[in-house]
Amino acid sequence: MSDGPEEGMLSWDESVFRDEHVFEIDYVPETFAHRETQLQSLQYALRPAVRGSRPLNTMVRGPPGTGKTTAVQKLFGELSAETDVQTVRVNCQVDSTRYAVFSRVFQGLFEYEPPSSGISFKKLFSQITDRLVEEDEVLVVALDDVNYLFYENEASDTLYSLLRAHEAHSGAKIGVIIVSSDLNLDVIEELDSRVQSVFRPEEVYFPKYDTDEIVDILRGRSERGFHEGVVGAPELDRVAELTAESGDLRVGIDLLRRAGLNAEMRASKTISVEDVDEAYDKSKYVHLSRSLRGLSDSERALVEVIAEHDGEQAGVVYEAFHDETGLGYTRYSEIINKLDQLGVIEAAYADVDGRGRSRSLTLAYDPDAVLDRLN
Ligand SMILES: Nc1ncnc2c1ncn2[C@@H]1O[C@H](COP(=O)(O)OP(=O)(O)OP(=O)(O)O)[C@@H](O)[C@H]1O
Repeated sequence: MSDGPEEGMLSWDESVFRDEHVFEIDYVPETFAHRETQLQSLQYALRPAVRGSRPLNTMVRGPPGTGKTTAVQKLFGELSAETDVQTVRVNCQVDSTRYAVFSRVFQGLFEYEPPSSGISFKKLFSQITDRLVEEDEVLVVALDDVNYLFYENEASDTLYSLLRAHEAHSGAKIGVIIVSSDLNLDVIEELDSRVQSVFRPEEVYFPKYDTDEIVDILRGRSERGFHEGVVGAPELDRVAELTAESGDLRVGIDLLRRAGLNAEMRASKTISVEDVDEAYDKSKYVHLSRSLRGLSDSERALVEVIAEHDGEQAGVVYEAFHDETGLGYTRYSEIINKLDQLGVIEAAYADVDGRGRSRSLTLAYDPDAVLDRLN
């Protein structure tokens, strides 16, 4: 009799994973199927830049986790490797003011941060445009998750500066790709008229993947990430079925990783449907986790207060928020609107007996799940 592990069981030095990194959020996949038309439209818009002209501005829209960021990363990667076009992708969840966006652009171009002592916006802007003119470079800026600039009322100023750069400094060629996953946000409608008159973007839409496409994409991911035979067809189908509920591919990728960890916990060499179902209790919240991660301290404080007063009137919540943070009603309302637009809370008007209509605030998720992820 051998002392090794039982048939089908993992030994200490074995893993179901060939490469766990394949399931991490910043992983750029080698193969990017089912997005041919979207990639073609983006290439068409970018092509003038390769010839030294200003590219067409583009608006990319579609629900979360449908490959928008990945498409931009792929094309920017190709442009950097094969052409002189300068590309900078700004994550507006992190850089949500005009100044922060331009700091990021500066950093992308010069490969060092602008002086932290704080230079004026004007100075920052002219250093960028001077550089483009001197080096005769074309710049493409992707404002990823641009919806965050709208929540902070910074979208019009930011876009205006980018779009008018060639007027402020003749010869500066900048093209803009804006990416939004907030389908309730009418991007063009929400911009100031001065921006609307200069911003007529090409539109590229990224629809949700259907179940067959999800299976296909996740099979590719599994083959890279897991050893052979770890995930079978029924398990993959289950992952795809659960992913299709939201259509966010991130759910599926997170499910695969967690299901793999669950299998390892049982010391099993293969993932079972139960491993997948159990993983879903956590993976279904990937979107929530992502939304919460981008919030400031006062925004998080308000989410916490709402979780503790789930379903109560806006006035009651305000009192508790004010006691906690000392912040006033204006800031409170701004944050409520942002959380509502992000889909973290639902603000509904309800009749209060005898006192007319008032707003009640409810979390869009289980309060315990929210509190867990805040802490
Ligand atoms: N066609 C595809 N093939 C392989 N992987 C994909 C594909 N589409 C998306 N993914 C993967 O799904 C995840 C989410 O994709 P991505 O971040 O590009 O979505 P998104 O539309 O930009 O989402 P959001 O709007 O929430 O920012 C990434 O890990 C990405 O690698």
